[in-house]
Amino acid sequence: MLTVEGLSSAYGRITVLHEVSLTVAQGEIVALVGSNGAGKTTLLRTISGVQPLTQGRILFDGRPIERMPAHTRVGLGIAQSPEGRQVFGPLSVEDNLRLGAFRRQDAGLAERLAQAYAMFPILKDKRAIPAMSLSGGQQQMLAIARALMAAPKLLLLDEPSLGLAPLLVDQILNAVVSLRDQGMTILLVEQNASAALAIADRGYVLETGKMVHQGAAQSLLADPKMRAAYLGL
Ligand SMILES: Nc1ncnc2c1ncn2[C@@H]1O[C@H](COP(=O)(O)OP(=O)(O)OP(=O)(O)O)[C@@H](O)[C@H]1O
Repeated sequence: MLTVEGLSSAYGRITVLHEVSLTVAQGEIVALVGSNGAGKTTLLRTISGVQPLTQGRILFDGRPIERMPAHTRVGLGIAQSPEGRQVFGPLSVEDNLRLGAFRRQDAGLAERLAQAYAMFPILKDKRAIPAMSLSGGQQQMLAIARALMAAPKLLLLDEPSLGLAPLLVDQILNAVVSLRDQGMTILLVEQNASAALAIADRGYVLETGKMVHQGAAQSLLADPKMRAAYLGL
């Protein structure tokens, strides 16, 4: 579904991604892990189109998208749930969800709202209150549900476990697994490498802007070098 080939990206004159390549097949959870500042968020932002690339190609369903504006990519089926949740605080939970629907204000909207509430029932209970009144975990649920309102084919998730208590991390990651089980394709960025690889099909490790490891999630989890360097085991 997604092929990133030899992609480089820079902030001004500082290149932070150096010819990285990655693929995501339909129906997979692919985890992108690596330490703080490795370039994970930049790679997601380059795929969704809010950060330009300086080199390389991005193919989505076989077609080059790297020169398309971000909104065109959303229309094709790529939605991102950003790091730090970034919900619209003063707006109600339901208005946040409606905004996620982007240009798809169609007959399917009510159905997608119902699906979002079925996935995270707490959001239905709190649908009329301002998003800023939600707890961190609930805001994370809202950010994911908002991305899903665009009815994407590929969901880009940036650090969904950031700042959450372990129980909530499990709840969020279980929701990611059930999305995959329903057919969604997911590229998951996480600093919590063990948790991400535990639910992923395949994984990539980014280190100071370069892809240094890749493979089946289970083999990465079992690799002694990975365990020492990234998994804290
Ligand atoms: N807007 C920006 N302007 C300049 N440099 C930036 C900007 N955003 C990120 N960087 C730098 O680019 C590099 C990669 O950052 P990025 O946020 O992509 O890493 P990350 O792996 O997602 O880390 P984190 O887990 O901290 O988000 C870092 O050195 C960071 O300081």
